[in-house]
Amino acid sequence: MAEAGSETDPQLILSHRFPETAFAYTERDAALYALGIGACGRDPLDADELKYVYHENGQQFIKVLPTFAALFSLQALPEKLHFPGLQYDPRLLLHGQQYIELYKPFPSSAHLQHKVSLAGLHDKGKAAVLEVETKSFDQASGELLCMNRMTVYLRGAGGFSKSSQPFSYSNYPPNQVQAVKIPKDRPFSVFEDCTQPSQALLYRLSGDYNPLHSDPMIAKVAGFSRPILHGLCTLGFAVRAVIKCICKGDPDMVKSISGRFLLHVYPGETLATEMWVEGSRVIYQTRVKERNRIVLSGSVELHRWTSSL
Ligand SMILES: CCCCCCC[C@@H](O)CC(=O)SCCNC(=O)CCNC(=O)[C@H](O)C(C)(C)COP(=O)(O)OP(=O)(O)OC[C@H]1O[C@@H](n2cnc3c(N)ncnc32)[C@H](O)[C@@H]1OP(=O)(O)O
Repeated sequence: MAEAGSETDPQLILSHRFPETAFAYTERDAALYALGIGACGRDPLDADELKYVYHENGQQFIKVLPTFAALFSLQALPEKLHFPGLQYDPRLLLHGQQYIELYKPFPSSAHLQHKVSLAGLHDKGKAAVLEVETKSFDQASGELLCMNRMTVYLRGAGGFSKSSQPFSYSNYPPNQVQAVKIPKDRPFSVFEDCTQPSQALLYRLSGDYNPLHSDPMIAKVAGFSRPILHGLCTLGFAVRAVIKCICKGDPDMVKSISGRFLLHVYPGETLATEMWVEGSRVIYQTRVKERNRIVLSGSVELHRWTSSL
């Protein structure tokens, strides 16, 4: 039997070129996504959040949450992440990190064009780490709406090189960022939200059908006692907390988002997001209350200075 990672060929992987893909979304997709990340879950009349799912007070369009952008990094890829030169077991794949830059607030419906490239490949010995960059353009205007950097952690797929140097095209942000440094002082704000036992089953309808989140047998093979929550769903809960507590409910204040998934979440667990404000940057970490474990940490850059807080 071949050793793990021994058939992996970094040069072949990095020479892979993705076709451009077209994608359209409607208000229904944006509203379904908002429900999938818990919007209005505590209170269906929540004035801060109703706008994500319903045209309030004669408002013409619903508001699209900034983390909706993260869905584009999956839409732009084929269902199975497969490249010539890459050997891995898809059941052992975990989402490692997500970085999103937003250039404009999203319209409530749009036709998009996605351009995808491989931004980096790292050999971590026990795992391979792959960074995939997606730029999403509005088809009508040609404007760049957002950029995603998705990091996938491929357990068992490392050990293909002798060097610890990353294989990558560019060092432009935030190539394999380290976990953010959490301030020692008390958080400015803490927001608690319960995920529902059915949270992953609802969230998957936004387009991530990975059976790790729905199939008990696949979850067991992957090393979990039951299906786990999508990393991007947890990120959605955390950024929603930042918008609520720091941005006074205004999603258009969000300029960029980074998050590193530190531990899995089981649907039904309570997420407590702790936030610290440093100028225009919000540092956050999300804890699963029942297990008292940090599952996600990162930062959110805001457009407006927040010194008035
Ligand atoms: C079409 C296909 C696209 C698919 C996209 C996504 C599909 C989704 O459906 C999948 C999901 O949503 S999975 C759910 C969300 N993710 C998770 O739950 C993972 C949580 N994190 C973990 O379990 C561990 O941190 C774990 C396991 C990630 C790492 O833990 P360890 O193995 O203990 O790692 P450690 O020894 O601490 O570090 C080894 C090296 O790896 C780097 N690293 C650690 N955590 C990382 C992370 N989260 N992201 C990226 N890199 C990470 C470390 O820096 C270290 O590198 P170095 O040795 O160079 O310092």
